[in-house]
Amino acid sequence: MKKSTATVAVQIEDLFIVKLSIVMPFLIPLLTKYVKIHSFLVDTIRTLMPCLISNVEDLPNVWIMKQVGNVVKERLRSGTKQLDLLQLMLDAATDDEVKDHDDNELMLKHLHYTEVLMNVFLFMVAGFDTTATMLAFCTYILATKAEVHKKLQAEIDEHWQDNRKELNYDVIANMPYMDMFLREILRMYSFLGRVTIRECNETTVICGHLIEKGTIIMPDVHSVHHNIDLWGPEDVNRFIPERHAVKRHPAALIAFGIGPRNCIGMRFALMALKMSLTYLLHTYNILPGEKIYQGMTLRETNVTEPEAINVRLEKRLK
Ligand code: HEM
Repeated sequence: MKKSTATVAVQIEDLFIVKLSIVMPFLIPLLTKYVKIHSFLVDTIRTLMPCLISNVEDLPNVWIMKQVGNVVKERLRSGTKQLDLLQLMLDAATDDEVKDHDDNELMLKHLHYTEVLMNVFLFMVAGFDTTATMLAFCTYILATKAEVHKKLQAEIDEHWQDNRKELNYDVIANMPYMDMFLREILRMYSFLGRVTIRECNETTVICGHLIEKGTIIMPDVHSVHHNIDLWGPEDVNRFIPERHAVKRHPAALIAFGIGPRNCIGMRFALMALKMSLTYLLHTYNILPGEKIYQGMTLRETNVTEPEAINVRLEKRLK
């Protein structure tokens, strides 16, 4: 019988082995060894007998990793030095075995090339889906809530007028309604609720619950963002940007995580979103497209995202 060579699109976090490592983190070193050996065997078989395993290439994550590898290789081959994060990591990288050091200086010098690769990959995965999904929710709200659309556009127009198209960082960072609008999007649609994970380093009791040292904990971000005590008195299920004008608990909005290991790309993401929305709303009105409400069916991938946001762009008359 002929074997099918149909492509498969597998999400890494859907793999049984990944789920297992989340519930039993002590198995991670063992599972990592298993994955390495498995990948080595698959790679070898694919090289020797490509007809047997032709679909491995098509896993999206494998494909992206390869592209990342090529970028890093090309940078190393060309020998050119650029002023960016990749260069900083490559300057600190080595081919040596990675060892644990007490000495911070030595540790800095010991970033392995594979770690550089994984970091570039992480930045791509963490940065792209998240910002794109948030922009999708923004356009949904703008298309369906005329009042919000009007207020945001008015603020953008005012800044555009004053600054004669020189929309630099300082101008964009000084739009209070834009800030409240984006915060409300982050509150309403907790689209990245499963990544703020911590290990409890001291046995403690919280609200009567005993949490043992070593327990893995993950906040229920959606519930925090919809808690009436934190976000009332207005209905927490309604989109009201103005609620952010009131000072809230510092941990009431945790869309970018919390503490020293919160999202490293937060400022970059907010700036990219503000820039995109400013240019978009300066040039177009965003109107609801056909079946816009049906498209809001949410699905879980790396993020919680809508199936599709159908909007119409209408060129503004100036
Ligand atoms: C709206 C967009 C984004 C949201 C909502 C978001 C959210 C998050 C969250 C919740 C975490 C976990 C933080 C924690 O555990 O406390 C995180 C981590 C991270 N994010 Fe973002 N992120 C966004 C955009 C970006 C962008 C644009 C980049 C890179 C350019 C980025 C890079 C990262 C990285 C590298 C981490 C891991 C940080 C660490 O482990 O120290 N993110 N992000």
